[in-house]
Amino acid sequence: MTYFSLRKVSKTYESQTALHEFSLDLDQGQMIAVVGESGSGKSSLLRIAAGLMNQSSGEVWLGDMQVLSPSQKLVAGYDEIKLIHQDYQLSQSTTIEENIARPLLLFDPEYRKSRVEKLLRQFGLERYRERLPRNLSGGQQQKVAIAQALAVEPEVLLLDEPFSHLDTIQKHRLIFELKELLQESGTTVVFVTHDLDDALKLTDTVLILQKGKIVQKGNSRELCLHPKTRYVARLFSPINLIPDRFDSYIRPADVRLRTRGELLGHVIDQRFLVHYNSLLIRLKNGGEVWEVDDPARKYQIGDRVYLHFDEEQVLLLRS
Ligand SMILES: Nc1ncnc2c1ncn2[C@@H]1O[C@H](COP(=O)(O)OP(=O)(O)OP(=O)(O)O)[C@@H](O)[C@H]1O
Repeated sequence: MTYFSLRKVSKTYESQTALHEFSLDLDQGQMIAVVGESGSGKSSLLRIAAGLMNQSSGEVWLGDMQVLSPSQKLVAGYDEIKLIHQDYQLSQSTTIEENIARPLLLFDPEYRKSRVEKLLRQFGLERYRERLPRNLSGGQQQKVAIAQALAVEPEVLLLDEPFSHLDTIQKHRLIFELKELLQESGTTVVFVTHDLDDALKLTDTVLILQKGKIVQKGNSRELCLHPKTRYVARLFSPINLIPDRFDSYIRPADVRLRTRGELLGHVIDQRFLVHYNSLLIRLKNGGEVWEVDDPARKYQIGDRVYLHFDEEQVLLLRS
């Protein structure tokens, strides 16, 4: 049963359309990632979903409660719906423990204490409880911000690229820990990011946003095998334009390298990666540069190679 829904939500800034009739239905406890490049409307979407920004049209619902926009409500926002940004706003003059307890000041002190203890434990922050935020790493501070948002046990958590300040290892660890915690608490989550890899670490349900419109929705397999646009295809790997053919592309892993053939090129660069070497090959006719995987690590800069591919691997992408 649909629990959190956005119904034909649009947002226009002056003459610029940031979101166009965006609709989304989530079940309770469901997690979805919205992937889009910079300017595709992700932040506008989350601010409207949290009741923190006026939409131009459309509605947001949580169960049978309509989420009102700031122009319809005296105090904008809801305890049930929490938004976390990359710029965490922790109070720098109070301890980690006090920061997490801040949203609970009006709650029963016994409950407050037990809730804060639980969050400190769940996020592995117990030994930092007396420290000030500036004495923690970026990843630890982001954990505190998330723990603070979860203190009031929101029904819906909206994550706006909250991990982008962290290094890759820290980020993936935090996403993994958070996923477990959120699954356990049955929180409904919308995670917006420009990074498909981050998105897939949290959930396999992904929605692709381009210029304020949903261009595709699916799991990683569907999106990878049947991308609808060049942008969706490029989220998984580079794509190479096939010369003299219209809108036809091939992925680096789907190209085979031989010493004979028709499509000739020269290796101009080589990179060592975990499972293969990644080559840059300049095609002889037209000068197009292809990125190609070399799993046998056989080719060197300067080598002449012929490129082959199967017709069924060719992606036809018009936009
Ligand atoms: N206050 C504003 N006034 C005018 N235009 C705005 C305003 N806020 C956002 N926009 C425009 O609306 C579009 C969507 O912006 P939004 O911030 O929602 O995208 P985003 O996907 O979150 O981008 P980023 O990943 O760079 O934060 C962009 O083209 C942006 O320039």
